[in-house]
Amino acid sequence: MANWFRKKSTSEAMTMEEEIPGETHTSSHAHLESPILTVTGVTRSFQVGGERLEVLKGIEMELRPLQLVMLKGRSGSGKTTLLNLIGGLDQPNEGEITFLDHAFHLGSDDERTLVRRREIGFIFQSYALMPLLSAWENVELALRMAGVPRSQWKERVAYCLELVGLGKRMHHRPFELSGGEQQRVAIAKAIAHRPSLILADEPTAELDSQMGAQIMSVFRSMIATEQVTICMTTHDPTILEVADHVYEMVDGKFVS
Ligand SMILES: Nc1ncnc2c1ncn2[C@@H]1O[C@H](COP(=O)(O)OP(=O)(O)OP(=O)(O)O)[C@@H](O)[C@H]1O
Repeated sequence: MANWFRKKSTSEAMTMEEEIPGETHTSSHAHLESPILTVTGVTRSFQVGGERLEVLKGIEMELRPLQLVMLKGRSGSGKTTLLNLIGGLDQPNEGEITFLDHAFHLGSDDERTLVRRREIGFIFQSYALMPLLSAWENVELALRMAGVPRSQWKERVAYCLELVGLGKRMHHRPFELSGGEQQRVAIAKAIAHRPSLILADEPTAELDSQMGAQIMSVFRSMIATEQVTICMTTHDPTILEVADHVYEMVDGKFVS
């Protein structure tokens, strides 16, 4: 995408936000839009010692615009492996992964890295913040890494930190923030360069249930105002309740 800071046109945004009468689905009629990501027949195995460990055994999934999609499954079932493939950090042994118009199963590492930098934001369980930088500087760093012009940093950093409810904590460093606040800085970092897709691996695992619920409410407002799609993993049944769609992984496959 040539313009990383593109804004969806007003007409596009209005279409996405229109309500279907009688439809109670939280993401309006996002299910009518074509997917931003499709995964078809994906397998992934690893050579461990002399053995081949088959982790993903034929995954079919899709992510549609403005959805909050969750992956659940036992520890070791392959959720992180799948997130890595969706995010272009790894490639499948078989099958196809198409993100926007990019064939992630075919592209080189460099091509996937370029797409990832522009279009995907990552959030991890452990926040992954730079400990000596303030909340402001952490978000600014994300913009610098994404190649966003310096002239746009100030406004965008302030906007993102306000969006996650940290307007009054902008100059705190991570150790001066609670776990929930640190995760909100990480979310501000992930969204700052205006990605289309946010991938989050157990983003609420380190948080108590109240902070976890706050993070989910930040995710909901991000979907509405930033027009992103979010795919996350979780074990938490109360968090799963707010998903638009849940994929359950058992033994390397989804069960419905
Ligand atoms: N690079 C690798 N080399 C060898 N084995 C791997 C590799 N990556 C993942 N695995 C194995 O694949 C399986 C699935 O791991 P994965 O991290 O995807 O599970 P998960 O569902 O995310 O688990 P958790 O909920 O504990 O994070 C595990 O048995 C893991 O050891």
